[in-house]
Amino acid sequence: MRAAEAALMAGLPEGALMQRAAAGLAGACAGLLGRVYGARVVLLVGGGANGGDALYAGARLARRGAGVSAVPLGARIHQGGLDALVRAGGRVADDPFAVLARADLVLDGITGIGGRGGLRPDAVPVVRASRASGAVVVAVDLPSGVDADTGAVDGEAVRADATVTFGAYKPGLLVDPAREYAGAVRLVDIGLGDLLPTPELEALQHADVARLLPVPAAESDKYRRGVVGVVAGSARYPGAAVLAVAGALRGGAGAVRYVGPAGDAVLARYPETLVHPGPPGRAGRVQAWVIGPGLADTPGVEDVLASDVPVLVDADGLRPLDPAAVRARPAPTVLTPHAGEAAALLGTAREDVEARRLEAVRELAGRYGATVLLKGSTTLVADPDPDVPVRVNPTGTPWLATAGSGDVLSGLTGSLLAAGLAPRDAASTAAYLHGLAARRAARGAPLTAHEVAEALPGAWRDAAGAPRAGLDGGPAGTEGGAGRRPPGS
Ligand SMILES: NC(=O)C1=CN([C@@H]2O[C@H](COP(=O)(O)OP(=O)(O)OC[C@H]3O[C@@H](n4cnc5c(N)ncnc54)[C@H](O)[C@@H]3O)[C@@H](O)[C@H]2O)[C@@H](O)CC1
Ligand SMILES: [K+]
Repeated sequence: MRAAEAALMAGLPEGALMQRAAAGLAGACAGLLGRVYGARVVLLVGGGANGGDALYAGARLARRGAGVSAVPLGARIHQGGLDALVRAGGRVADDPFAVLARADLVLDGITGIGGRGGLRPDAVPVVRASRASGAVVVAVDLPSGVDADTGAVDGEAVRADATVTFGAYKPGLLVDPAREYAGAVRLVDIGLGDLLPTPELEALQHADVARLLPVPAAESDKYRRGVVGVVAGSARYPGAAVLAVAGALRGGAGAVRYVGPAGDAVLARYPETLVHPGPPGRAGRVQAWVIGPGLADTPGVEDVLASDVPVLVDADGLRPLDPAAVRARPAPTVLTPHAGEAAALLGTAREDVEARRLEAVRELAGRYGATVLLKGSTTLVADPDPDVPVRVNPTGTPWLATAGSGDVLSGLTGSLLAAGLAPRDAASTAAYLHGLAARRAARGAPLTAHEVAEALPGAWRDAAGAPRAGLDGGPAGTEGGAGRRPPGS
């Protein structure tokens, strides 16, 4: 951000960028207020440019008739911004707590990307009073107190209803725990365009997913579409096998081969599955393996890792996992741990992983030379190459924290791998569809893993932009037969 801003500012009059930021910010506040004239606005102003943004935005709101008071929290605050505020009729608050108690909107301009080490003690009571007032809290660029680069939160931070961010999303706005503090995030374009470097994080959107989803070509048969092998379930956990197969059947592979002791349970629910008692090495050819959900102590991990096709390892399969064995594989490996499993692999505590999700997922990917999908409140997908951006899933929902939903995700991801998607695309596309399916199925109420699986085709159609009139079920050849191929497949 700093490099891009410096490059852009070199060709612009002094202060122009801050004015762009302030204009976008004031516009967003006006939208949230509905009526600016007569509204009571309080600015929390730190010592840097973040406070400057708040002051200039406050000046714009004051010119439109809002009553604007500034609460200075730095030893020195942005002089130009303060002058502008005063010229527009705003003022410095005599009693911060009195103005906060009556505020309609509080602008948090304490710190932005320059903030270090959480909120300082003098800011804490003011931030608490903002929250207690019932005013709409709008964070400038980032909620103060969160770490812009990692999403970590040390101690207290501003809990915003909305965040207006400038130029580009920062990791702290996308990765939990910080993401939760940001509320609804709005991006204001300040003209950085091509000056922005390769991002650290990226989030797929509907259009990206539509491009990545496998579409069978006219000449496809089930083998060309890919066969996914699922090694899951045990006498103790037959349900995990059924759920992993449920996900795999909706992921675009042409066939699902189930290998393990839960074949009867699988067939009872999904007669279209090919079942084999195992071991995996004898079960026949597949284009990708999924191993782990509900496996308990059933062996098979070494067998599957020895294969020359992509392998996804989840749940119980992750327990005995040796980094050297994974690194030595000739084909890609995808690991899908939740925070507890990731902590066990890293030899650290679960809370450490939850507090530093971005670091943890990168470290695991590096250590195993694998694509790692770290499940949780914000699912992250890291590539083994550290220069490739980590993907953050934008469709997650807390309703997904339900037993068995991870098994569905494993099957779905494996199926996309078998259909030919590159590991990072398969994992992030699966997470996207899985989250979307859960949202569609939940509609505000608890849901089961099976309902997530059953909602996957609807999520797929939604992301793919269906109904594609005249294509599905339309006259043969209307699609040109080639289908859309994912990049890199
Ligand atoms: N550079 C630019 O061209 C632009 C910057 N913009 C704004 O400028 C911000 C960055 O400005 P700065 O680099 O001045 O940094 P910030 O304003 O984010 O924070 C730095 C200031 O806060 C103090 N500080 C650091 N940690 C603190 C803490 N924990 N508690 C309290 N005070 C703390 C520092 O001593 C310094 O005074 C962005 O987040 C954005 O809001 C925008 O105006 C757009 C243009
Ligand atoms: K802020």
